[in-house]
Amino acid sequence: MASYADTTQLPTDSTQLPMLVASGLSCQRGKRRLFQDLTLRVSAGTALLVQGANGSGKTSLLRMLAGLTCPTSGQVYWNGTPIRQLGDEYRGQLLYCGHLNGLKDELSAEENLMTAAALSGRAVSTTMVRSALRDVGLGGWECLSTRALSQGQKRRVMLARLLLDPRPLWVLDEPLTALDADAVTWLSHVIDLHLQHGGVAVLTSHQDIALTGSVQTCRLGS
Ligand SMILES: Nc1ncnc2c1ncn2[C@@H]1O[C@H](COP(=O)(O)OP(=O)(O)OP(=O)(O)O)[C@@H](O)[C@H]1O
Repeated sequence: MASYADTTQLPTDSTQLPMLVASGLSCQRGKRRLFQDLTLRVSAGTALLVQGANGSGKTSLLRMLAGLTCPTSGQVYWNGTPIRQLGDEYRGQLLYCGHLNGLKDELSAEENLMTAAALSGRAVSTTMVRSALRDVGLGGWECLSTRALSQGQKRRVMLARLLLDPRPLWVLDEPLTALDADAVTWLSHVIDLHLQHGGVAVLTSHQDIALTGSVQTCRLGS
């Protein structure tokens, strides 16, 4: 049973119910109110592109949607249930990629991905990890210490997690940072496939990303 705060505007067709809902979200940072009474509804197969100038609150919003920060007011729902009620169950549905790549410099790309999978409780084989690294253009770089990779290559290693850890909700904060044109094309394709399989993606980017699926935008600071 859905428990949205405001059910009056939800679609009557249950197949159209949004998977991710933010209702009346506000964010106060010090004396600054970054956004207020923000309501979002994102259905399966849709990307939400959060836009805005530096400091407008995009990362703050993504962290709230990922359950990493509590909103000043308002609530986030996943399939009709408040995420704070879902707790670990929600975290298990979500793949969050932040500004930092979360890689250990002393480990290889392959070891980093195996470790990330183990920490998230996913059973992945070396073959799967190598295949993901090849897919992201890092064939031949699997065993090199991550310290020796370029910024774009490190970002690619982090994004290879998208191929190894299938979860319905992706929250990607500036995923295009440091990526070259080929990698941007690759990532657009991967996000499109995720949407085609009924997933939801929330992302920020100061660069253009061409998605062929359904895209909603949310502009902060205007
Ligand atoms: N913990 C905090 N305490 C005080 N201010 C904060 C805190 N976290 C963020 N801020 C401020 O909130 C504002 C929004 O930050 P946020 O990182 O959400 O912006 P952004 O839109 O993602 O910016 P950018 O495009 O530069 O990445 C900034 O001015 C930042 O300094």
